[in-house]
Amino acid sequence: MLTPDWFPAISSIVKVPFLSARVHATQQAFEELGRYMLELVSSARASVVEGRSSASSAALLHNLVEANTSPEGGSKCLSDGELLSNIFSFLLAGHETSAHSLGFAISLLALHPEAQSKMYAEVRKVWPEGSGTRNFAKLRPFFSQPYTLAFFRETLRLFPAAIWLSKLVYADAVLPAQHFTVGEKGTLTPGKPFSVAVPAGSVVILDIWSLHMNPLYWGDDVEDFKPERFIDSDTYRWPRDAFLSFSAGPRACIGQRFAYTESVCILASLVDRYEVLLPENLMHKPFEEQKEKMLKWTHSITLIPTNANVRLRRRT
Ligand code: HEM
Repeated sequence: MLTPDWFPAISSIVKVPFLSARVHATQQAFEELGRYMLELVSSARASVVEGRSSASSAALLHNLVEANTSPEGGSKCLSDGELLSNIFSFLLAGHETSAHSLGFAISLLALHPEAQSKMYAEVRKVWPEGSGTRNFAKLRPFFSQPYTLAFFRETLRLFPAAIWLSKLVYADAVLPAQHFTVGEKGTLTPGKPFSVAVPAGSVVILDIWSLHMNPLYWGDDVEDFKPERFIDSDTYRWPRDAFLSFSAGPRACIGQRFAYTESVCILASLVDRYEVLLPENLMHKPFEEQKEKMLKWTHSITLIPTNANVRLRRRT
């Protein structure tokens, strides 16, 4: 919620219609989240003290708590504040983004059975014994699944979790820009380059979604779901600079590789065991209608799929 820093402190005294109630609800949610994080920490601390293995579903949390209780102490050790802010980042930055992106990916699996078949063929090749083997030594890393990774990247191109990012300009800069014209069929033609002066202290909004939907970089079929556009060949290299789902530069997403690994793993295990199908009521509808219903979204901090309802049929 965008209010000045001092607003929450005075909001219990000065009542502003609508805003005060929102600030109060946000504060309550924040406190509840704080309590939840402390609960997580105390149960992880207990398992660290008892020397229980970290190879569990909460390994990341366990490792953070271990770093907080390191016998070396001092600057080598995570302070309590650092521990909580790391958990906060992982929960918010890591959980919501990944969950929502996977929601879109699962809807896209149901909408594109031909892409789902390609993913299934790749999964069977990489995991001939099936993903349920639990023999992790036999599970190959995510980059050996180029199609599944491309499928996920294409999902993020069409539905970036952060549709825009704002950045404070640190030093005076001049940005290169370009005019373009739109032809009758919607085709873009690059026009004259020009430059824009951006003084230090300005706030710049990076419009990620527009970048991802720009035919100059992605071609005239920019609106189509086409994972192949993320697969390099001898004559084609996908445009890295036009894909900013994880931002770029020193403050880019630190969880990017983690997100790719977990998402490829989740999609591959899902498709390995189940066929992902459209809901019955959409089965015989025109594709445009299926697409419109399945890919409905709303926007809060991230882009949220609101109708990712699919049916799963166990593969035999
Ligand atoms: C599909 C999944 C994800 C997407 C689309 C995503 C996207 C992003 C983006 C766009 C930023 C830059 C925000 C900005 O510039 O203001 C960011 C930052 C960050 N992400 Fe992710 N993220 C994902 C998953 C994760 C995961 C799994 C983790 C942790 C395990 C994570 C941790 C972080 C952190 C800590 C930052 C802040 C980095 C900094 O400020 O230096 N993210 N993420």
